[in-house]
Amino acid sequence: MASVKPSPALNQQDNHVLLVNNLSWQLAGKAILSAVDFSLAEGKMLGIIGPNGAGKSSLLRCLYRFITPTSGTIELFGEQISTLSAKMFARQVAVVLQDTPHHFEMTTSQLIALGLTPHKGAFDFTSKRDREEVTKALLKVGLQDKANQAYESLSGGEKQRALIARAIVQRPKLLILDEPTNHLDIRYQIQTLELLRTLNITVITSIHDLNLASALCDELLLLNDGHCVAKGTPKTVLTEQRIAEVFDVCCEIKPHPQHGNPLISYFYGYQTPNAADVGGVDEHSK
Ligand SMILES: Nc1ncnc2c1ncn2[C@@H]1O[C@H](COP(=O)(O)OP(=O)(O)OP(=O)(O)O)[C@@H](O)[C@H]1O
Repeated sequence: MASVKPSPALNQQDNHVLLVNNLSWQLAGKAILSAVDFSLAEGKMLGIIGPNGAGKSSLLRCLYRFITPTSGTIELFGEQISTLSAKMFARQVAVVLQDTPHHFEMTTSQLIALGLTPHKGAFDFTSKRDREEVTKALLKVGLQDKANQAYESLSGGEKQRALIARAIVQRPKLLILDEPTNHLDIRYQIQTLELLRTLNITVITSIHDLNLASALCDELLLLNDGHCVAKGTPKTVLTEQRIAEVFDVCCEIKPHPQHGNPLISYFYGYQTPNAADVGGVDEHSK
């Protein structure tokens, strides 16, 4: 797959939060990520897209230091992330994952308050300001009624929103999310991504829904088989040909009537629009 020239927006070096250079990760001799390069400017929201197994989660795991890349560098505000202490890293980077450890004994508020930990000393008590931060975060994610409910008893979507609230109180400079819309109904998918945009935090998130990514991400990075196939604005990255090549799906792309970014309509049974026009689809059998 030929690589596409990155857009100037993603290439700018001046006010970047994150600079990833030639990042590769191999596992038992197999390349999972190969020479991934990108930078991310302050305040932008970058969507990592690509088919199953493309390497999206692996890339994010390198960024939040869960795995150590085989080669390449990751800079956060000009510093190699490998040189930062755990506390310094946690003050700057918050992570929201799909699978979280069980928190049987905690209420929703208590779980959210965990986000305050990187900013506190070992013997600090919970202050009035801390409680206000938690209340504000609960309101932001629409969980004010669930503050005292056991976290484990929340629905999948509510848990996801509680984890985002925990990240909000952490006051990170960079927020990394792995499939944050997975358990959410369409209203909360849109609301969650819109919320992330209002936080004034630089965000990097993996996301499967290309139309949601197109509507709500400033920039996209398309991975396939561990390689970066394209990066830039949704208009640059999302083309019919590229979606056919990478996802093996035929589609038609038009500007979205509201925001003008690509709106993708998929064709079923691998029918191209032309094939359907010339009789590829039997109208009476629908
Ligand atoms: N710890 C591991 N051990 C073995 N293989 C791994 C490991 N981590 C990742 N892989 C492999 O690396 C490839 C990329 O996986 P990754 O989870 O990063 O993809 P993804 O794009 O996030 O996929 P999905 O969309 O299905 O979540 C897959 O083939 C996966 O099986």
